[in-house]
Amino acid sequence: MGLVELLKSHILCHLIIGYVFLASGLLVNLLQLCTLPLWWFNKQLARTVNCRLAYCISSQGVALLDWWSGTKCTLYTDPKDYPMYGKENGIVVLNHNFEVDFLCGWSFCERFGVLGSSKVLVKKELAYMPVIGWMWYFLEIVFCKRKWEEDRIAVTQSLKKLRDYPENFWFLLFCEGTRFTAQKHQISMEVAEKKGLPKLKHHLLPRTKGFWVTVQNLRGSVVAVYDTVLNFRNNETPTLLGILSGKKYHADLYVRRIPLESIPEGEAECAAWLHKLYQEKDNFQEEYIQTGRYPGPIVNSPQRPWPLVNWLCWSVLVLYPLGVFLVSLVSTGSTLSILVSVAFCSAASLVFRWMIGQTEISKGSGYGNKGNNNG
Ligand SMILES: CCCCC/C=C\C/C=C\CCCCCCCC(=O)SCCNC(=O)CCNC(=O)[C@H](O)C(C)(C)COP(=O)(O)OP(=O)(O)OC[C@H]1O[C@@H](n2cnc3c(N)ncnc32)[C@H](O)[C@@H]1OP(=O)(O)O
Ligand SMILES: CCCCCCCCCCCCCCCCCC(=O)OC[C@@H](O)COP(=O)(O)O
Repeated sequence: MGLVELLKSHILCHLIIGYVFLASGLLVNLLQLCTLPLWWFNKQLARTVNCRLAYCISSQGVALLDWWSGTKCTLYTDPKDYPMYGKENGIVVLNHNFEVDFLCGWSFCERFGVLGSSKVLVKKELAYMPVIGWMWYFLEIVFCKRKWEEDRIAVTQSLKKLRDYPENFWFLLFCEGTRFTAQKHQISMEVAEKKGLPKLKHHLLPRTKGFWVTVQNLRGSVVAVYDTVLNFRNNETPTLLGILSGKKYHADLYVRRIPLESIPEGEAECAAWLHKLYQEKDNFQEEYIQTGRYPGPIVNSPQRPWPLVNWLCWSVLVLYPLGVFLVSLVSTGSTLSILVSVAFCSAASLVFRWMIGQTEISKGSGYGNKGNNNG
């Protein structure tokens, strides 16, 4: 292991990265709170400002993936569709198999200039997470409880608000509703069998209601569905801790653009369409496993330097006062203030570790497990 690799895997580096993320993130959350009065006077301006502020947070994740760990993301898509990416609103349907799929998603959003504005149908539990969850509140992210009786009205209302959104956005849907595990796969295939649907080898059975309600409510403002399949080379299953330790991975993403007008309007027809889409996704996945490629050519989608610039700027801004504070603490601080500071840093480290834990499949919810559909 070289010196740089050793440094990247050192806990001190992780603590510094965690401190920059939490301190800058909470500062951005505070700035977002300050935009509240603006919503009354100029809602569209408030939304634009919040997109820029959110970029300051989520692009740190991209910097971590692209620049710190050096992970490469290769895009397979039709070159004819490529110019449309980022220039129109799209619904992204992505397979939910990896702990860092959201980071790869963010990385592609960044390349196409829609990182600050991008949306997702996300479980309500994540709304309470400091920094990211609080940021999402100001981005008008759509939260769901994964209980259709309760979600139907709330999700519809949130989606309707996005119709006049001033920035182009991608709306991410993990239609499986939870991360892939062998047990959840077995159970969802039992459901597929009962419903007379063909089995899927690599995906959980998709939940169709969220997709249908999203398509119906965003018709007119969203132009296309982007069917996307993500995989990592060499059968790797990357983790956020691995990326934090500087481990380099190689992601391959397949994107297929499907015009929204080709999707049926009725609920049953739309559900059948989604089930067919997942069978096709399963075939693309199988092709990737067999050949190491997706259909179609590789298109160059270059990284931009802005996540790194943003990260460096925030690092200087929050590390300088920390340095000054530590020097004064050591030179003049009492034992009590040193102890209080150590306790505070330990608590912040635990919060950061807890946030990382949210990405870990082993700590995932019981949703989709037998007898615990909404667990
Ligand atoms: C590459 C480009 C990327 C771009 C990225 C863009 C943006 C990035 C932005 C942010 C990144 C951050 C990412 C954060 C990730 C976090 C994401 C999540 O939180 S995923 C969880 C939340 N999302 C979803 O659940 C979406 C899918 N779910 C639905 O659509 C659901 O229908 C619902 C609307 C949530 C309602 O939930 P409910 O449980 O009530 O579902 P259903 O009503 O559908 O369930 C009953 C239905 O399902 C059948 N059933 C029962 N058991 C199963 C099973 N195990 N598997 C499948 N189906 C099952 C049951 O028979 C019922 O069927 P029917 O509908 O026919 O009656
Ligand atoms: C330098 C910058 C550092 C950035 C590091 C960021 C550290 C903390 C990041 C935490 C961000 C978490 C936000 C996304 C969480 C993704 C978790 C997820 O994918 O949710 C799972 C749900 O789909 C379903 O849940 P389960 O039913 O599977 O349970």
